[in-house]
Formats: sequence, structure tokens, C-alpha cells
Amino acid sequence: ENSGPKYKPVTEDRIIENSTKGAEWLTTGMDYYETHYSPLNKINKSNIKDLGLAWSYDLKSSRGIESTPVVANGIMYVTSNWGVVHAIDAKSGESIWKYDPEVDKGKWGVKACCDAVNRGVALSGDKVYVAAFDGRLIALNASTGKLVWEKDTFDGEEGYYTITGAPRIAGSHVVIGNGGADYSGRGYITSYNVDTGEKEWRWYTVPGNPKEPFENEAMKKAAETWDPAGEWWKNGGGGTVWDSMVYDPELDTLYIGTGNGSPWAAAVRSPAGGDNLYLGSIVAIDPNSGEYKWHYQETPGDNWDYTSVQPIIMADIKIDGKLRKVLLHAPKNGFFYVIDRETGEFISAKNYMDVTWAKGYGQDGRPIEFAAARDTKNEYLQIPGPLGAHNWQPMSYSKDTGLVYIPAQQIPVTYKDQMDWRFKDPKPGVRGSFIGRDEAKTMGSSDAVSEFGELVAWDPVSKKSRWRVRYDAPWNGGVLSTGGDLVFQGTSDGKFIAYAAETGDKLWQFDLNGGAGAGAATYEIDGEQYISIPVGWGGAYGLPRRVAEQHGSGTVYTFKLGGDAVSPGSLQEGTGKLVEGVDYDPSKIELGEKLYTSSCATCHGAPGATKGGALPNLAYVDKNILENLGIFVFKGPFYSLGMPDFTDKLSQDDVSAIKAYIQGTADAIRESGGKEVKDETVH
Ligand SMILES: O=C(O)c1cc(C(=O)O)c2c(n1)C(=O)C(=O)c1cc(C(=O)O)[nH]c1-2
Repeated sequence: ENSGPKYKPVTEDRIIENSTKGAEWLTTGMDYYETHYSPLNKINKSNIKDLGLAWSYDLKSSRGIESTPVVANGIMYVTSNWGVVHAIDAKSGESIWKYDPEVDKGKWGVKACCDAVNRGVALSGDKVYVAAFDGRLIALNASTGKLVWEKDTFDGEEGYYTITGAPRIAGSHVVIGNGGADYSGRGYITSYNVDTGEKEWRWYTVPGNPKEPFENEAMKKAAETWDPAGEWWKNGGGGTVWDSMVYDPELDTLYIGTGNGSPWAAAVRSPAGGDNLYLGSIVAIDPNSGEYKWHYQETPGDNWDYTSVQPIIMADIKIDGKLRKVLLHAPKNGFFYVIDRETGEFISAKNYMDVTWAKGYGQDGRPIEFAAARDTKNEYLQIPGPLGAHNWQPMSYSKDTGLVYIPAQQIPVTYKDQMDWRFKDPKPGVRGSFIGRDEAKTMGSSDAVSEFGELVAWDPVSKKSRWRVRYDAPWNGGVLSTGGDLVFQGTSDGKFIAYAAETGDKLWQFDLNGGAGAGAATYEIDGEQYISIPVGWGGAYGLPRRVAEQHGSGTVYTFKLGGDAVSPGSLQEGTGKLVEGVDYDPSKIELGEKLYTSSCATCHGAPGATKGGALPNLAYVDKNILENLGIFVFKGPFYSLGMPDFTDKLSQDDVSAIKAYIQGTADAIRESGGKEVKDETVH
């Protein structure tokens, strides 16, 4: 069937060998260390001005693209929404095959806390592995795209689980976690045999019912750090492993980052307090047995949606004159960690962005918190907010400069605990509760502090930044660093930029068809170096709002020296005109706002807050759509694209109230001369 050259199996030796050459990009983070760094240097400071588009490839998608391309045997593997895999000729940009797992989007879209995204594939042997949004781990023949095996990693217990992360290979095991901690859900990872797909082991990240036998010693220990009066176990407790895992073949250890608590408010989840292990932690696991080795908890007793799932990098660096095998980590909570990956020993933690929840870390590796950040009565200003000082966008560690390049941001919120909150008790006005979210916090915005983005060049040894580039807006893309002394980053305002790795001087820039999020990859074919970035605006911040004016179809842009391909255009999304003329009863606006907050805000944002992100802002839709809102809300024409069905949740009267709120807001904005409203619906 395969007409091309024979596919050379991807092995551990080959990944290790390639890490010093860089001709291929064999794991989502380049190699096992997941540095997002390549030694390739044909494209460098002296010739970067000649970098041009070699080819572009239309992913035919409209939501966030978050997958770093993986390149082996001249084939690039990129995923788009819901877990669709594209195999592309990495030199020409021609399609080789495409695999669509055909997720039932109407059924699963409602469970997307943060857009129906996918962060890429793993390669092993002659197979490529992807996890579909609906929980299936899928093995495909890497040269033909034919299905080899697939497993339901939810084992039929769907709840509110989804998968957005890339699987990782650890020896003969392929391991995958899931998302769902914002909707309850008990986090776990599962291992399958790479060849047969046979299930090998499962490791839960938080304990179950303390009255029942624990799965293992680690769960027993963990249960001592939760208050049983919190009844977290009835609904899950959180700790989902929805993004990073790294594998060290030398130590034969898998490192996972765990997610936030569910619900977010610690005082509701575990009233007597406690660290609530293993939330907000890095945990080392033996990939052969699935047994716990050690953990380090970055955010004890998470109270702020501070996931530790953000990309983990392995490095071997000198600290106090001694070469240490470490993990480098910049989770949501704003601190940069260096952890010994042999022992789990805490080496250092220092904030890389402003934080209002902790003053710093003690020698014991515990944060010194500010009391206000656990105030259960008063509203407080939380920095970082729930989208983090750094989210899933890959950071990069350059072996040449010794710096970590962090796509950082500040998105503050005001938080207030909802102490009377109950699991799965939908109420008008409780954000996201009609689509199953479990937060137990209300959120607002503050005029005292601003949102912005920053590219931070961080020295993990001196614990200081060497340079910073400031952006007006947050949610900028992942970072690639190269042996050409270059750092590449896509931005939320739709640029692809190259900086000098030592100084942060801007050297080159290219206009994209929309805001970028995914990290770039680089590889070499026939003596030429290529740099490739998949672009598609979305994700948690981008779903309801946008930064760039332009918004295009998901597109892979690939560059080379002297490239002169024609750049793809962008679509003009919507009219950009406030909706006008829908009849409504002004007395219903107040109820409408509450119902909107419970049902619509997570995905569509506040009406009029921006002109819309990957999904439309409802103050800017066509009059016909708002007039006929009921058609869309009850298993309507967008259901098959992932729009929830609000049957049994909203009545026709409720829909009228929501219409009144949207049209009323649009009218108010128009009357005020077009001033955008504040978005109180962050995350
Ligand atoms: O708690 C979870 O299980 C979970 C899952 C996900 C996800 O799977 O994408 C995100 C988050 N949390 C989250 O907190 C978050 O900020 C986030 C951003 C994104 C994204 O892709 O833009 N996903 C997620």
C-alpha cells in the first residue's frame, strides 16, 4: 500500500541519536528531554532575513491548533481539533494521508472546558499514536494512516472526561491522561502496550472513597491530606493529567504534571484544609509497573485552578558546581521550579512573573502564602488568574544559552469563594453550571491591573530573567530555540517572530492568518533546514475572544531560506457589526444575564467583550441567529459541530431572557459609542 520510501521505525536509540543532530523532530518536544530546542543552525542570525514561506497546508479547521509538528522519515504529523491527524510531506507540503477519529461532536463538545483542541502525536516503531477528544487512544500505521488498534481510555465511564494532550512513549508503553478537573473528574493516567494496545496499568492522581480499599500505598498516603467531610471523592476531586508527561529512558522513569482541585475552592473541597495530594504536583512513576516513585507538590491545597500540567523539560545542568539531572518547570502558579529528577528533591523555586498568592518558597520547598489568597469571605485579586502565568504553550530550553524561554502572561482575576456551593447543582448565575462546571468561585476583573504577555528568557541557575519581550496581549504561542542562536514564537496578534537567543533582539517577522498558539518545530531534508508552525486561534483564552483582527482556517506554515510561496489569506469572520433590531422585554435582561453566565459565557464570552474568538461573540451575530436563538440552543444546526444541547436545562422563556440580555447589551454598547464591555468571564 505504501508507495513511498520504506518507513524506518522510530526507536529509543534513534530518538537519542537525533537529539544531537536535529535532522528530525521525533517527539512532541523534539526528543526525550522535550527541550523544544534543535541544534540545527543553517538558519541563523546571519541569514534569517532570507527566511520565507516554503509551503502552507490548510488543516481545514476553525478552532485552536495546539499541536507541535512531529517529523520522521520526511513525514510531518500534525493534529487538529478533536484529534484529527494529518500526515504531510515535510518537504513539499503535500498531503500523504489524513485520519479523522470522527468524534461525536454534539455529544462531546459540551465537555470541552477549553476548546476541542489536541496537542499532537507520539511515534514508536512503525506507528503513530493520537488520543481523540472522546477518550480513545488510537494507534495508526505511520506510513498509511490505517487503524491498527484503538482503546477507550475512559472504559465507558465517560463523566466529563475529555482528552486534549499528546500520548507519550515510555519503552514499550504508550501512556495517556485526560482532562475534566473543571467538571469534577478524578485524574488518572493509563498505560497500554505499544504493539497490541493491551491495557497494562492505571495510576489515579487523587484518592477515591476513603471508606473503600485504596488502589495503592500512594493513594492511602494521599487520603490523609484530604478532609473526608469534603466528599471530594463523590465527584472526583480533580488532578487531571491533561498535558505534559516526559520520559527519561536512562532512569526509566515517567514524570507527569497533575492538575487543579475540583472544585477550585479549597475550603469547599476539603473544609479542614490539607495539601490534597497529588494535586498541582510533579509525580515520578515507574512506567513498567505504574507504581509511584516520588512527588513534589508545587501548589499544596490548590485553591486557584493552579495546574502543574504545563510542559516539563528535562535538563542536565550545573548547580553550585555539581552536574544535576533536573526537571525545569513553569506551571500556572507563576513560580519557576528546578527539581532533581533522580530523587524528587526540591532545588529552587522563584517567581518568573508577579504573583499575589505567595511571597516565595522556603528551603523546605513549601510556598509561603499570603493569607488573603485563602480568604473565604472577601473578594481578592488573584495573580496569576486561572489561565496561569504560563499555560500549555511549550517553553524551550536552549543548550547553547542555558536559558529557558517561557511564553508567559498576566491575566488577573478577582476571586470570591462560593461557600454554599454544591456539586452538580446548576443555578442561574453560577458560571458554567448548566454545562457541568465545578468551580465554587465567582470571578471578576479588576481595573487595578492589566493583562499582557511576555516572552521571558529565564536563567534557571541564577533564578533571574536575562531579557523580556513585552506584548500588549496574553496567550502568545509556544517557543522554539535553535543552534542558530534563534528563538521563534508565534503571537496572539498573528505574527511569527524570530529573536536573538542571547539578547531578545527582534530579527525577523512574518504575518500569519490569525493568532498563533502552537510551538514551532524544525528539521532538515536534502540539506535544507525547515521551520514549521501550525496556526489556529483558540484554546481557553481564544475560544471566546481574539487579539488579532484576522482569523483564518487552521494552517501549517513552513519556512526555509529563500522560500517564496504565496501566503494563505484569512477569512473575515462575521460582520464585526453589533446585532440590531431583535425585539425583547427589558425586564428580562437581569435573568437573561444569569442564564447566560450559567450556559453560554464559557465558550462565547461576555456579549460585546470582543468581536469573538474561535467561536462567535453573540453581540456580533447576524440578527437572524439571535432572533431564532431557540433553534440553536436545542440540538440545533451547530450541535454536530460541538454546540451543547440545552434541552431540559433551558426553557423557551429562558431563551427569551438570554436574547434580551444579548440584544440589550448590544444596544447599550451602541448607545455608549461602541465601547467594549469588560469581560468578567475569564477562563
Ligand atoms: O482541569 C482540566 O482537566 C483542564 C483541561 C484542559 C484541557 O484539557 O484542555 C485545560 C485546563 N484544565 C485548564 O485549566 C486550562 O487552563 C486549559 C487551557 C487549555 C487550552 O487548550 O487552551 N486547556 C486547558
